[in-house]
Amino acid sequence: MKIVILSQNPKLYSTSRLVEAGEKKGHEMLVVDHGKCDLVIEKKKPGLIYQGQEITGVSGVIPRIGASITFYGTAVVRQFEMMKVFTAVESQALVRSRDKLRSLQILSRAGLGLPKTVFSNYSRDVGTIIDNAGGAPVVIKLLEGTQGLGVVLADNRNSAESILEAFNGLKARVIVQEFIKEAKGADIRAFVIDGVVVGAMKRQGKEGEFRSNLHRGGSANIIELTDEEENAAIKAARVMGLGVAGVDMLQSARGPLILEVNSSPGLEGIEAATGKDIAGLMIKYVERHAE
Ligand SMILES: Nc1ncnc2c1ncn2[C@@H]1O[C@H](COP(=O)(O)OP(=O)(O)OP(=O)(O)O)[C@@H](O)[C@H]1O
Ligand SMILES: [Mg+2]
Ligand SMILES: [Mg+2]
Repeated sequence: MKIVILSQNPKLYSTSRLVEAGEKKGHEMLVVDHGKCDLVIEKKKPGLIYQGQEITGVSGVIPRIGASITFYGTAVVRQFEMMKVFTAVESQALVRSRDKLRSLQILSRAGLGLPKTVFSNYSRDVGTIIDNAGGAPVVIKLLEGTQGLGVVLADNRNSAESILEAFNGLKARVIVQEFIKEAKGADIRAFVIDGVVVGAMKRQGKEGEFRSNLHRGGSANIIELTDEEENAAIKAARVMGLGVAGVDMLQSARGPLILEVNSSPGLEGIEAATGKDIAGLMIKYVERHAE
């Protein structure tokens, strides 16, 4: 079948692995830069033009949409949906997953464990916000942050107040979160496909670092999840409506706490840590659902 990978860079590890895994199974793999697609909308005839050519005959789409191009990327995914093409990530779920506040609300309603989190539109009263998050130490996160940048640990009330005031001065939107000390600078990434955890790794921050991001010098190892962790990851992906998801959790004294659910989880770290062909499993997922 013809499978489209929506990606802005064919050289990225995840993109090239998906192409490789699809070709190995005999599929025609096409990398399409969603940023360079034109959408043609007319009565009952949705179309998509890429590099001067109309794209037709596609059975499945695997979106790999970067955070900076969510709006247009989602429109392209939606266009494929209009063309009745199966997509590994639905446009609605993609939009939902990119809104941290909305995601936390959905996860909380589903009864999943979360670090206590405060989001405020009126953030000048910094003391109240810190109190509502349970008091220092707290983790303060820039809403637009990624790869661990814009995530700060405030050990005490004074530093929490000055950090919040500094972010306010920059008109940056932040969330304030209870600091989970027992996580000891580590988190868990569970890779979920079609309601099954296909691989999991534990990421450990470098010495003296509470952030476990690999981009911040952390290291990753394969891990066996407890039943509780596995169930939490599966449920988180389900309530977010994601067929493919990277669920990030902290291990705490009160069980797993979900940090976030990624809709375009990277393949490099998880394939290296687990030694598994996750790209191949994603292709199988598309095969099962596409015509
Ligand atoms: N409330 C918390 N308590 C303890 N550690 C935390 C907490 N929140 C985050 N961390 C640590 O900091 C790391 C980075 O935080 P987070 O994943 O929220 O931000 P990010 O990676 O920048 O954002 P994104 O994953 O959306 O790109 C986490 O992987 C985790 O190790
Ligand atoms: Mg993260
Ligand atoms: Mg993330």
